[in-house]
Amino acid sequence: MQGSEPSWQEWITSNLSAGCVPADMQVRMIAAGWNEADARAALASGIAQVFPSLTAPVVALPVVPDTGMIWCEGREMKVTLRLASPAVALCENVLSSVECAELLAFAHDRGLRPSTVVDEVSGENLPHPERTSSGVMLKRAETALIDRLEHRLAALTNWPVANGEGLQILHYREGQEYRAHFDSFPGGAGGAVHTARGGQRVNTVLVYLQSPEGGGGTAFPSCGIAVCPQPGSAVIFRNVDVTGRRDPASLHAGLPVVQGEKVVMTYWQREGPYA
Ligand SMILES: O=C(O)CCC(=O)C(=O)O
Ligand SMILES: [Fe+2]
Repeated sequence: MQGSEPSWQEWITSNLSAGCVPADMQVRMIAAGWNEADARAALASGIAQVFPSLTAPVVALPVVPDTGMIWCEGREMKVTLRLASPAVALCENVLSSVECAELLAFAHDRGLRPSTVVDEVSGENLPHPERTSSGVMLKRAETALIDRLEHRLAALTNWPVANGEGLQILHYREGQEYRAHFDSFPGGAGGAVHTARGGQRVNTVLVYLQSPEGGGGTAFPSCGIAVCPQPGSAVIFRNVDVTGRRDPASLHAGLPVVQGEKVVMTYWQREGPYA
């Protein structure tokens, strides 16, 4: 009952914002006449309001909670970090060093072209100073290895393999970068060209194939974190919020490579089958 009184709601949100401990607040509320269940419920809704990131869903991974280890397509992988907002998971040992080397050789043989970005207005794929890397776009299941990796990344993210775009391999030399951007498509006509097939790009999986000697992290400016590239490791993130719209917290950047070369494989997953 008391929870509907604006003064209590304000007391809860202002104390939570000031860093008070919910358990201590509950004791105070009970002393003031609240019953325990109502106090808990009012505190939970206050927490959801003050710290929305705590209640945001974390990228779905078929993982036993708290173990940090997952078995995925016969490989033992290690989950080393999960963030709620943006929804990010870091995973080690997604690819073996032999698989990374095979992909590097494959990309080299296929030849690299300047990377493009989606023009927000026309929807065209165009080279852009914001994205200075070179890349190779692979067809789905182009080789047996690529087919196996698509199935592995789909299993890791609990997302249908049919919803995946072809893998892309990106190569950055010193000074090259991919400035802060969203992987989800913009609204309007520019985005509609792309979402007509498969819908929005909801998840991104980045697997590092080669790490530079300096720089080249993947940064998420909304939370001030940068992932350091480690060959065979992946960073997985969600590009949309619970309503399916672009999540502003999913803004990210491939930071400039300071020394050496960086190679990353990008796997984008759509909302629906990408047929
Ligand atoms: O290179 C990176 O770390 C980021 C790549 C990226 O954001 C992308 O390919 O969409
Ligand atoms: Fe991206």
